[in-house]
Amino acid sequence: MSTSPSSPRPLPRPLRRALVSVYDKTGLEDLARDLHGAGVAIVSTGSTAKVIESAGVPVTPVEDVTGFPECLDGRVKTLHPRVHAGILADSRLDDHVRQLEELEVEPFDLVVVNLYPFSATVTSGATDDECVEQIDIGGPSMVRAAAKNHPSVAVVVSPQAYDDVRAALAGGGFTLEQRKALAASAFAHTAAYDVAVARWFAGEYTGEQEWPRFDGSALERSSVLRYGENPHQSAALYVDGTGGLAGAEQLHGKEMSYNNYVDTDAAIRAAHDHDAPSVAIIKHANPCGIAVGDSIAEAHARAHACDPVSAFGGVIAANRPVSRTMAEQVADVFTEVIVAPDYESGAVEVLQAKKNIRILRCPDLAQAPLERRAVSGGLLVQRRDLVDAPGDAPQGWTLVSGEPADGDTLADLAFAWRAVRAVKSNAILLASAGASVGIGMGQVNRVDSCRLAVERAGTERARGAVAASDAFFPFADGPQILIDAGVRAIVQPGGSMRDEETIAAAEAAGVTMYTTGTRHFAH
Ligand SMILES: NC(=O)c1ncn([C@@H]2O[C@H](COP(=O)(O)O)[C@@H](O)[C@H]2O)c1NC=O
Repeated sequence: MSTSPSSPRPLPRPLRRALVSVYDKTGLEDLARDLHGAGVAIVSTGSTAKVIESAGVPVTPVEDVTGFPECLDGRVKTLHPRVHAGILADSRLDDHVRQLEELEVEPFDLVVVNLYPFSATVTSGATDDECVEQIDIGGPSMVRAAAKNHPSVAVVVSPQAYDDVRAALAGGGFTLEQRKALAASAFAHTAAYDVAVARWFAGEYTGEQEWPRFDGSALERSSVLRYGENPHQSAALYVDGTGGLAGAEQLHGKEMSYNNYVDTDAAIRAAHDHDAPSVAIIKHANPCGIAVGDSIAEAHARAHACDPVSAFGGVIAANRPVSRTMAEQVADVFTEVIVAPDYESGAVEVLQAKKNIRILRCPDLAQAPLERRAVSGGLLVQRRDLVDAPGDAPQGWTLVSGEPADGDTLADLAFAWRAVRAVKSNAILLASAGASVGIGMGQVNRVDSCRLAVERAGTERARGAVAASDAFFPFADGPQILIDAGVRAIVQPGGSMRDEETIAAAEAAGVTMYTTGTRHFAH
């Protein structure tokens, strides 16, 4: 700046002249009438001006300001010094005010712009040329210019903010604080727009589909949480607008905590893995029960029976609407969160009897295809483990020991194989009749996970159960523990240098063992 700001104008700053150029014409006529009614002169582009004119409101075409025709199919309309000087002049600076007078440029106090629908055009399946044409150039230039010059100009980027304009008109203009907030929204808006354009260019458009050279996200804070993982850590939730857990509707209960979100995400992931009605109960991101059933209530009862002690204070996810029967079962146990795609009639009312339970409706439990995890200085991105490899279905398994499993045993093995991937590695899951009965999770060696799973199942339930291991057994010691506990069939990826020892242990006990050729680590 050549000159330092002198005497600030009194706030709020009156609105005298507005530049209006909008793709989305929602609410435009009413806004134009209200601006005109408050004595604000309107300058506008092509079809925006036509709509304003047809509403009987006087409007100056931008061409009359620039002295230059809109051209190149609208690629050049407002990209002109007479427009941008009018937006960018800092009214606090005498020198800027003087220069505008010399150049015979009138300043704008308000810029109302919304942009060409680039993202919607891409998702509509338009051609590349059509997508490129929908990259707005003049709009973001005006928005950024007005946002930069917020001490002098108010900028509005969405019809949702037109009521704020009306309130400002009634109150003598926007205050500096309001203009700052509008500018912050405007820069977030153009940043998100540019991220969408840059991602498309770096990926789809240039053919780098799998791992584009650029990745960016535009996240908006949806809430400041009471605290983070621990009370001395502050935390907030940011959303990307794609729905999911972060966009779930809370029907009842206290505000979600940081740990509630982490556990609920794990619960959704676990319950969503099964086609049949399924319930997962999660504590500290690990399942303490997963089950399928003919009904969602049956699935819940079975999942709860796995480890009723740990289920106290748990997070429950169901992959079907919660029935009243399931709600009655849940209401008997202290539960932090319940999440489901929906709730049948009366279920929410039953659950609400518990003051502290958080009830979430999350219509689409499907998880995003990519998983992101922050590491210091970067972000790891991977395709989500969807349990859809050929080795994830029994037809793709190899029998390496014992008799082929009968239908029920095979169904239990298939369930255990899907369920074990929701357990943190090293993971061993014992199952019986479509329900987990003992889970060994998060141990730093597999033999301890086997011990834990058997211990949690107890002697009775371990005997005759089936077992799944998320990765191969490096030694025969782990499977031996399962075999000694009476497990009748085991499914595991195979592929260890010592597979032969593991298979020999199963053979010696007459235990059926299948290898899948795929593994499902979850760290
Ligand atoms: N090129 C320009 O000078 C230019 N100036 C404004 N726009 C956009 O044109 C649209 C409005 O045009 P119209 O009033 O003709 O419907 C707005 O979305 C605005 O962001 C432009 N278009 C694209 O870049």
